[in-house]
Amino acid sequence: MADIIDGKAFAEGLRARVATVAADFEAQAGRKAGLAVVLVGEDPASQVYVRSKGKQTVACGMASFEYRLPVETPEAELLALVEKLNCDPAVDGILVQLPLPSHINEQKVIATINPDKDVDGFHVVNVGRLATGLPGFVPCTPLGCLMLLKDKLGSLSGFEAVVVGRSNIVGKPMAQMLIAESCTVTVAHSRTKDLPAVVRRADIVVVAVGRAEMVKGDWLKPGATVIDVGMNRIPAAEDGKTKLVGDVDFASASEVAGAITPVPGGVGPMTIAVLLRNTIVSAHRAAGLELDESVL
Ligand SMILES: NC(=O)C1=CN([C@@H]2O[C@H](COP(=O)(O)OP(=O)(O)OC[C@H]3O[C@@H](n4cnc5c(N)ncnc54)[C@H](OP(=O)(O)O)[C@@H]3O)[C@@H](O)[C@H]2O)C=CC1
Ligand SMILES: Nc1nc(=O)c2c([nH]1)NC[C@@H]1CN(c3ccc(C(=O)N[C@@H](CCC(=O)O)C(=O)O)cc3)C=[N+]21
Ligand SMILES: [Mg+2]
Repeated sequence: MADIIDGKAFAEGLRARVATVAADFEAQAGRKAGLAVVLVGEDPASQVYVRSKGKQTVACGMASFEYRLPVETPEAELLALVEKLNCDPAVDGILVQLPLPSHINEQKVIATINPDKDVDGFHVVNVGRLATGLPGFVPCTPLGCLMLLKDKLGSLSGFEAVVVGRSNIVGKPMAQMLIAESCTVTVAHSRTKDLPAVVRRADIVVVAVGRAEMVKGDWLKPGATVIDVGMNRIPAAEDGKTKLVGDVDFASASEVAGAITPVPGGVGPMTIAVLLRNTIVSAHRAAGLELDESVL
């Protein structure tokens, strides 16, 4: 039976370290670090995440600015809000919750965020910084995955890593980070031939596809470390209820893997904790204060 990687506990620890640094920041800067979260529309899952982000931001001793805009908000109005937040000295981080309604161009919105406040790490400038090894903001979900991997395995140098999924927010930045850690990286996707055979090569498997319980135990090399990014709501056994499952079939995978993240309680809580980490890092840069990032 695999070790269960407790992302929820790791995230709690990270948030406690962020809170210590945030209190120190407030004492030095004379203001709280601030995170602005913008939600357009009323998607129930997004509302839950945004509420949870706001609560955790305040619990870490930072200021939370929440903007809830109606689904029919014109693109120009959203861009104007982002420009206002870019200029607001109380705001160190800006997150525009994705996906956006279809009449709004997501790339245009992301391009409007000041890269130095882009705590999601989605702006092309930060994507380029990650790809070239320059300091910047890196996307929260893959950084959370990397923290869990390094906590479990120590140095990742020389490991065979397979990332399943090539999205801009998870798969591609995850691959970049694993390259930077000197893994041998393969990126698989929907056109990959014989995916089980590709996954079976991996010492480290990160799965971000959005397909409930797709990766089975017999796809894994025995002892592999498995990071399940997926979040899929499926009907539960009982009538009418739903449950949250990952992209990995936990029951079979946990019999073969060496270590595995559960869903919920794995990567999800790390995403928000890393967002708060990125925000306190941004605040120090904005205020010209030194921060030893290794304390986070
Ligand atoms: N825990 C967290 O904090 C977060 C969780 N998530 C979850 O992670 C999952 C992935 O999210 P995201 O990256 O945004 O998803 P996207 O839909 O943007 O990308 C999915 C990727 O998976 C690939 N894919 C789809 N089907 C298959 C298949 N059958 N075999 C192999 N590859 C496949 C796609 O390939 P192709 O490019 O060829 O189409 C694509 O590259 C979702 O469940 C999402 O809810 C996402 C963000 C944060
Ligand atoms: N600009 C932007 N940045 C994001 O980082 C972003 C986004 N848009 N849009 C949506 C996705 C998804 N996402 C999650 C955050 C927390 C959990 C999380 O806390 N999950 C918990 C509980 C989930 C539950 O019970 O519903 C868990 O997995 O244990 C999951 C997913 C951030 N995203
Ligand atoms: Mg997506």
